[in-house]
Amino acid sequence: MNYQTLRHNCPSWNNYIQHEFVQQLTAGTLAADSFRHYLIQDYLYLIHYTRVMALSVYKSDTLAQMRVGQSGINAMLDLEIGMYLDFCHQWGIPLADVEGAAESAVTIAYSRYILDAAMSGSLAELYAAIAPCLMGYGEIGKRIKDNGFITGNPYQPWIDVFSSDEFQAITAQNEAQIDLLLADASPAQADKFQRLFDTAARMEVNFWQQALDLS
Ligand SMILES: Cc1ncc(C[n+]2csc(CCO)c2C)c(N)n1
Repeated sequence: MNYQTLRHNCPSWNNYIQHEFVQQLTAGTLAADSFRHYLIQDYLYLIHYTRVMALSVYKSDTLAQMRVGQSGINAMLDLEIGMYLDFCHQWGIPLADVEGAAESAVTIAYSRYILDAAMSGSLAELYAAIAPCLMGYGEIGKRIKDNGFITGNPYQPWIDVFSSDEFQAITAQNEAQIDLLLADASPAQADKFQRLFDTAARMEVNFWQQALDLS
């Protein structure tokens, strides 16, 4: 089993990567309130994602695996979450509103799903569950870049992050890490990995959709 197999067999992958939210963001036509809704919910999601990274250290068998988790935690706490707070500021959302926002049902479902996979499963299961999250945004950024940026897109700063060479390099490292962990899966384990991956990808679709629906 490897990442490309998971991705290839996932029924909702294209809907995740090419979701209407992503298309409107790429075209610069996305409603500002949808983007704000996304930013707030993603900030809340990323806090739980950081907890999953912490569990990845706990579930590690080797120091090398622990260090991957450690650098994931550092990236979240030192960069990613701050970046989302900066975006919120730029889009006129007061900090108190971000921090005090209620988690939506979709955010709760997705974040607690990956937390449960992290708590109850192996390190490989944990990575299968977060692989759509880890890998999908890199693919989205690459697609947007390959198709050519439009001028004057208010969402370009977000697109720049995920289409950057740095982020593409991180995505490639993540794929190698996932492939190492999934390599020796039995058929039963491979089924479990695919189920975790497919569910998480389905939740990513719901995550975009909730921003369009403001739900
Ligand atoms: C719902 C949702 N899914 C995926 C990501 C992307 N993402 C979250 S953490 C992480 C790893 C650190 O770079 C990445 C790529 C997101 N922000 N929100």
